[in-house]
Amino acid sequence: MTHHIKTYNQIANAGLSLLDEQYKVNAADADPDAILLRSHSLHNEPLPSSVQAIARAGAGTNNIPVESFTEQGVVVFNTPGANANAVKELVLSCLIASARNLFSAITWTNSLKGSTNVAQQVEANKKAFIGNEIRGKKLGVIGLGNIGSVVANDALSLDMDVVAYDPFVSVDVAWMISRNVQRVHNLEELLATCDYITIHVPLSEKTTGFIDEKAFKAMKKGIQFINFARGELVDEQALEAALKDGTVGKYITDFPNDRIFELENVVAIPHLGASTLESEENCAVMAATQLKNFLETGNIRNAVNLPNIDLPLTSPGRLTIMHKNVPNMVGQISTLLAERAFNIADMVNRSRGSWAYTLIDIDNKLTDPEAVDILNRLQNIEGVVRARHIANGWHK
Ligand SMILES: NC(=O)c1ccc[n+]([C@@H]2O[C@H](COP(=O)([O-])OP(=O)(O)OC[C@H]3O[C@@H](n4cnc5c(N)ncnc54)[C@H](O)[C@@H]3O)[C@@H](O)[C@H]2O)c1
Ligand SMILES: O=C(O)[C@H](O)COP(=O)(O)O
Repeated sequence: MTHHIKTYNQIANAGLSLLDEQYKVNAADADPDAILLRSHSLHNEPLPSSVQAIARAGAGTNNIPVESFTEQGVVVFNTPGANANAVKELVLSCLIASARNLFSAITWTNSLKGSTNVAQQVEANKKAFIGNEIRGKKLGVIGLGNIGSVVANDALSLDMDVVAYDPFVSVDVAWMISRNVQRVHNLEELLATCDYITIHVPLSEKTTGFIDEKAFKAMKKGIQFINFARGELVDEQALEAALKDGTVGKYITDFPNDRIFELENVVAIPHLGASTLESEENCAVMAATQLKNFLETGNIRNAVNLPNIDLPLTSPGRLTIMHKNVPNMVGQISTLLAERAFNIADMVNRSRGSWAYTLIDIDNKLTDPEAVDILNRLQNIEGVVRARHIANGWHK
């Protein structure tokens, strides 16, 4: 069976090359089974009904309307942690570069091009760029996930005091965090005491404008704020006011736009957080592997809308059913299978929030018409948004 994949953005070859002879990538004449992308926005784009899965080679999925695609039976994957080191290294470099006024100092030095006595001018004017050391300064990390946690740990090894705020920190991350990272349970406590703040939370309806006027008002004067998460987490009007009144001494952002770019004391980086060869490869390999696993076996790892599920495919065939998490779903599905005299060899049902996913391995080798018939019946159950049949090509 050939799976058709549509890609957007530059996806590293290390990932694309995993899509072997069973796959066709960007075939013009075929409906895609899945989409592999980075930051391309799928909001306001029609989604072909053939698409069963979307893999985001990266962390943020705010470019994908996850809720409405879930209603259409689409599994959405991302690649947690695959680009965390790349972002961490850039955040730490910006922290130091900002403390030492490197951005403005280099801009000034470049302005000397074509003039004479450059060496003398440098020595005469360098006092304008005296900086600070970060040792002993306080860094606030908002969001202790894959990126925030490694930023926090490594900032400690640069002798900074580190405080962090994340009311939803995961158990896995909690194990990795140094006990010297001081956790605060109140964002204002972090805002009021830090010299530097870096934010690493996902953009969602809940976090849009998260750093608002009230948050800026709580900050220490002259704070340096680093945003490698998403521009929309910060209320632009409030930011503009905070830059003008000196609350924010410097705003370093990976997400410049027309308005922000014009403001004084903004350092604008062209969304380079994850742009290293290593990170692009990690993300592409992880995304392609997860997509392949899902298309070939129905198993799920690192979806943002469905639970992980891993059942080895050993029977002649498998039915995968994505459905609402409501009572008696498994009962209705197994009744349907019993009516067609299908024998269930194995079965897993898992839920996540209001959605659930059921894998049923059957002992029967289905003909194409039998498969179409059972899929139609399953999809007619209220609350089922997609059913698939996977024939096990390896089964003897
Ligand atoms: N600039 C880049 O190139 C780049 C690269 C990777 C990720 N990102 C952005 O950074 C974000 C974080 O990435 P990650 O890999 O660390 O994600 P992650 O999912 O591992 O971590 C996010 C953390 O934020 C926490 N969080 C959620 N809501 C919060 C809130 N209201 N207050 C405090 N904490 C909250 C979560 O509990 C979680 O621990 C991504 O969603 C993406 O938008 C940007
Ligand atoms: O969320 C992410 O992973 C980053 O913003 C990286 O985006 P990119 O893949 O477009 O570089």
